[in-house]
This record gives sequence, structure tokens and C-alpha cells, in this order.
Amino acid sequence: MFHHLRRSLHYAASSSGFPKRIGDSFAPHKICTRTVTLDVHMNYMGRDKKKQHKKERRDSGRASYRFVDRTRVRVSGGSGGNGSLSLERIGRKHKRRPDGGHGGNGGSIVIVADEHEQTLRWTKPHVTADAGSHGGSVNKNGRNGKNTVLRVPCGVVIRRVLDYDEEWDAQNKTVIKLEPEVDDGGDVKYLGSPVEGNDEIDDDDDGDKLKPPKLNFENDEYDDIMDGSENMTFVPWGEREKVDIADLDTHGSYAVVAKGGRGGTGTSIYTGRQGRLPPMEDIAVHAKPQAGETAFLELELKLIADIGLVGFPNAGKSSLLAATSRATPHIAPYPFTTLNPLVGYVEYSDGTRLCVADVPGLIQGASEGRGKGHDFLRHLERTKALLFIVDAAGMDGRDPVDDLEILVDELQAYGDGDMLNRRALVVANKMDLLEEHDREDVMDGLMSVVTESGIQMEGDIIGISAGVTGEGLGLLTNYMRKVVQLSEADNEERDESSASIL
Ligand SMILES: Nc1nc2c(ncn2[C@@H]2O[C@H](COP(=O)(O)OP(=O)(O)OP(=O)(O)O)[C@@H](O)[C@H]2O)c(=O)[nH]1
Ligand SMILES: [Mg+2]
Repeated sequence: MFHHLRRSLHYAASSSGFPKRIGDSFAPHKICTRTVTLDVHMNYMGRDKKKQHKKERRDSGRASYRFVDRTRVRVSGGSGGNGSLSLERIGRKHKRRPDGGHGGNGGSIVIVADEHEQTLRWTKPHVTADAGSHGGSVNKNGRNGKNTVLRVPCGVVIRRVLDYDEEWDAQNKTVIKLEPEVDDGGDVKYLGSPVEGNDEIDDDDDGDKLKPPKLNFENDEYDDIMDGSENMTFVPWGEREKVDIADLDTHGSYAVVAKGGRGGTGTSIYTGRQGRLPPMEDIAVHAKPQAGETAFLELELKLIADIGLVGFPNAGKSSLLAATSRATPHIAPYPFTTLNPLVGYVEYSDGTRLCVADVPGLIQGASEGRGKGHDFLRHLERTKALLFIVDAAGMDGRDPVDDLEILVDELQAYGDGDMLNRRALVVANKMDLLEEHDREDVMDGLMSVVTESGIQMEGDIIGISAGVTGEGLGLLTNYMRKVVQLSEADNEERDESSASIL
């Protein structure tokens, strides 16, 4: 059938002055043939249609990407290539000239902060870099393996989970690999395998290939093992010691998290040396490449925004972001409409712009983790200023003054308690629903909370209507810029004073 169609196309093409044969190098002819036959395929073959449909569905899902702000990944640098043991025969004599090339080095894994990235989006649990290729005869050195670059958003903290035989050297900021212990009997054992009577540890009984015990979390043995060994250092992933190895907070900052292995040395290193070659066994030892480093990492994103919105669910945070920036957050009259932090940019006529983070609503007990409080508060840690927003009309039967008190208490209780050591704005939203005299009461109530608590408020409390009339938004955006400028000046001053102390 298709053959038939192609032929008719062929005739059509030839009659219109196109080259005659299918597969001819003349481009228009090729294009014409391919597009038309593909269309026909789609009509007659359901499979292709299904494929396209699937692709469309996939693409439509991509538009609203999944926000991931915490992930675990295992990274391994590539191993080096073997050095070549080649010896070139010279003439007819039993003379050999070493001509083996060196192995290439393995690629490393590099994590780079990129301002165009929004989320920790790759999902591979184990990322590896290219291995170096082997050296060859005639002095051919192996190619170095390519580095694998992982792009992450700015504000990612990289934590390394220490393995059972690793230790953190805080002074040099490196991970040290511990040597296996050798006991009195000459047996080698790793620090992580002090479990006595576990036959699984050394099943081939050659003493030097001791592996850490495999812990089976599903059966009761695990508890027994943990009870019986006080000095045991082998602990499951989740409970192991973690160390911060990098904080990628600016665009372009990077960290090499797993180095590639060095390539093996080829025999060409002995070219031109006087005397006999060392024994082949020795050469072979040096020709062996190094394996790449492996590391278990935890990546955690802490948004870096100029202003963070702090408020109860339904206070109108997303409405404010939508009214002042080009961001399009979901807005709806039920709590926890926003489930993932979202960033928008407020633009000013002079070209400056502010990055504002809409963080999901906080509730009482958020500082203890209630309502995913820890996950949301984390994103406020690095903001330059805070914007407290309360629902002045109390639409959910809440009281704006109580709300502000609770928010302040929660921020105070979170982490080191330094959340409130930054400048802030206090905003009363939904003012369109209030009568004139009610407005004054609310403002007075909020003001008393501000004076009692430790909020470093800039200017007055601002009344707005983010979702309906838009009143007060112009004033608010001006205040937002001012508060960020003041906060930047504070930070510079602090940096200067700390530098002068040093
Ligand atoms: N009358 C009035 N309603 C508003 C105003 N601003 C927001 N709303 C309404 O309040 C409801 C909640 O608004 P959101 O912007 O989704 O609130 P949110 O703080 O982002 O809520 P979560 O995402 O659940 O934390 C929506 O139904 C809005 O239409 C306002 O100024 N006046
Ligand atoms: Mg919201």
C-alpha cells in the first residue's frame, strides 16, 4: 500500500520537475516524500498516533514542573583507564622498547549553581562520570573521561553522608578515608565491621576482603546486631553523620563532589631510561588505574529571595504575588492552595527588580514541624526581608491580631531564633471588606503586636486589597524596595565590621 503511495508520489514529483529517484540527494524531493508518507502512516497505524498523544500529555505536564527542594543522590567519578604494557620489538634482536601509552583520567562529578534552574529536577539515583580510556601501543595515551555537570538552582546546600570508613577533617574541609584496622592476628578489618559471629562478613575466609555487614532492616536481627555492639560505627544511611561540604549560593559557584580516578601509567614512561626495565609485575602495578570516588550526597534547596511572604493559609500571599509580579500562582478560597514555594519578580520602572518568594501558609506549631512547617520555614531563612501578611477581614473566623502574634512566635521559635533579626513589613490584606472604623481598630491592634514583639518593622502597617481593588499596592511595592535596600546596607555594614575585627 505504502509502496503504491510512494510510487504515486514519485510520479507526482517527477511530473512537477523534481528529481526522479527516491533517495535522490535533492532536498525538496526528500522532504516532500517523507512528510507525506508519515501522514499516511499516522492515519493507518494507531501506534504512531498513540505515541504522539503520549508525548503531548507528557509535554503538557512539563509546563507545571514538580518542585523538588530536597533530594539524595549517589555520585561516582569515572575510573581511570589502564596504562598500556606494550613493548615494541626492535629489528630481529630480542630487544624491546617500551611504548605503552598512559590511561586517561576518569571524569569528575561537578555540581554547579545556575540561576536559570528552579528545582532539583534530575531523578537519577546514581550519577556517574565517564571513565578514562585505556592507553595503547605506539605511545597512544588514553582520552580523559568527560566530567558530568549537574546544574542546580542557587541556594543549594550539599551535604555528604559519611560512609562507615570515612571521617570528616574539619580543619582542611576534606573527607579522610580511614585505613582498615589490622588486629593482632594479622587479620584486616574495616572499622565498620566489628560484629562478631557474623558469618556473612568474611565468607571466603581469606582475611583481607572483609566487607561491612549487610543489615537487613526487615527482620529482627538488625536490633540484635545494634544491641550487641557498642563500638559499632556502621549505621544506616539515614542515621549516619552528615557534613556540609558546599553551599552554592551564587550563580556559577560549583563543587567537585566526586573526583575521577587517575589513569594507569603506561610503559612509555621508561623510554630513554638507562639500564634494564623493572620486572613486568612492578610495571603492571603502576599500570592499574585508580577507581573514581563515590559519595552519598543530600542536596537541600533554600530559596534565595529578597522578600519572603509570611502568613497563615488564605491570607492572600499568592494574590499579592500575582498582583505585583508576572507570576501566576494558584489562588483559591481554601487553605494550602499553594503547596510548593514559588518565586516571582516585582519589576520597577527604573529597571530594578525584587525576587519575592510565596511560601505556603504557616500554622500554629510550624516551628515544630506542624503542617510541614520546617520545610516551608527553611525557604525563609535566607531572605533579606520578611513580609508579614494577615487577613484583616478574618474571613476564616480568625483574628488578624492573633494571627500576627502566632506568626511572630513561630518564627522566633524556629532554628537559632534569628529569623526576626531582619527587616520586615507588616501588611493587612482584604481591606476592601472592612468599614472605615474597623480598619482603624485592626491597624491599632496590629501595631501593638509589632511594638511588643521583636519585629524590625519599616514604616507603618500597610493596608491593601491584593485580590480585589488593588488599593495600597503601589505604596507597598515602594516600601518593599526600601526595606530590601536597607537590609542590604545592614549586611554590608555587618561584613565591614566583621572584616575589621579579623
Ligand atoms: N475580598 C478579598 N479577597 C481576597 C483578597 N486577596 C485574596 N483574596 C481571596 O482570598 C483567598 C485566598 O487567597 P490566596 O492568595 O490563595 O491565599 P494564600 O495566602 O496564597 O493561601 P494559601 O496558598 O492557601 O496559603 C482567595 O479566594 C482570594 O480570592 C482581597 O484583597 N480581598
Ligand atoms: Mg497561596
